[in-house]
Amino acid sequence: MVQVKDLKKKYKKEWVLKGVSFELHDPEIVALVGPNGSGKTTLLNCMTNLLAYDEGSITLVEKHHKDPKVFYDVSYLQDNRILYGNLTAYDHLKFICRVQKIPASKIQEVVERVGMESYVKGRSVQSFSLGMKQHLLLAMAILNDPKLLLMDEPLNGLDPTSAINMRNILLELHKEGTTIIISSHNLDEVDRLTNKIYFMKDGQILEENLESYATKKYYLTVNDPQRAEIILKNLSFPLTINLEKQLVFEDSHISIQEVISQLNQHDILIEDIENTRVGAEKRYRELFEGVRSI
Ligand SMILES: Nc1ncnc2c1ncn2[C@@H]1O[C@H](COP(=O)(O)OP(=O)(O)OP(=O)(O)O)[C@@H](O)[C@H]1O
Repeated sequence: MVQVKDLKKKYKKEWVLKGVSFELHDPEIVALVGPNGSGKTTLLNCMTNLLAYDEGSITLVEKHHKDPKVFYDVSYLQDNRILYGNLTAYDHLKFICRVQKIPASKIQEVVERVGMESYVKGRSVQSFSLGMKQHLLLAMAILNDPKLLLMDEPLNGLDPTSAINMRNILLELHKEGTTIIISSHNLDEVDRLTNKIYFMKDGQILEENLESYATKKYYLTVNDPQRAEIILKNLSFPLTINLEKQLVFEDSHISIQEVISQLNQHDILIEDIENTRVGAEKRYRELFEGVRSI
C-alpha cells in the first residue's frame, strides 16, 4: 500500500527529513505526531508529489508516487488554502468528479455522510467558517473512495460534534479497507483512532505500537453529568468532563467497577461506556519533553 524508503529532504542547508522509511501493507490508521516544524507536512507533501525531495523513493498503491493514476486511489486532505473562495462547495466537488471521472451522483452521498447539506450550494466558500471548510475538504477527500487517505491536521477548527463525526467517518473508512495516515496534534483524538503512531523526531520516524504500552481510558455518558461529577468528586474519584459532557477516567487511577457501582447507588443512569487505550500523550512527553512515566 505504502512504501517510503530512506527519504531525505532539505530546505537550503537544513535537513528536515533525514532518512524516513516505513511500509504499510494492510488497511491501517497511522497517526503522524511531532512538534511544530518536525517535518510532518513536508513528508506528506513529498509523498503526494507536491514537493521535490533529495533522496529516497516512494511507492503508493503499488505505483510510483509520481504516476498520475495514483490519484484515482489516493486522496490528500491539506489545509484550507487550497479552496477557491469565490466558488461554492458544490463547484469544488463537481470539479473533482469531472477530473477523476466520478459520477456526479456520488456528491449527494458524500455531502450527506459529512453532514454539509445546508451549505453545499448557494454560498461561496469565502463565507465558510473554519469547520465548514474542514467538512468540505473531507468531502473532497473521500469522493473517490480512496484506498489511501493522507490527512494534514484535519481536526483543525472542528467543534466537538464535527470532530466526533470526522472520527466516525475515518473509523468507517478504515473498516471498509482504507489506509489512513493522519497528522495531528490532538493526542486524545489520536488515541481514539489508533494505537499505531509514527513520532517524527530529528528528521526520522520512530514507529510505535502503543497497544501494550497504554493504559485504558473510559468515557461514560450519563443522564446527569453535573450531579455525577459532584458525587464522584466528593468521593475523591479523579475525573474530568470533556466537551461532549462525558465523564472521563483513566484506569490507572480508578476501578471502573467502583465508579459504576457508585453511580447506580445514586440513581444515575449510565447511557453508554466507551473505552480506549491511551498512550500517545504519555509517550509524546517521554520522547519530546524527557518526562519518564512511573
Ligand atoms: N518552503 C520552506 N522553505 C524553507 N523551510 C521550510 C519550508 N517549509 C517548511 N520549512 C521548514 O521545514 C521544517 C518542517 O516544516 P513542516 O511544515 O514540514 O513541519 P510540521 O511538522 O508539519 O509542522 P507543524 O506541526 O507546525 O505543521 C520547519 O523547520 C520549517 O521551518
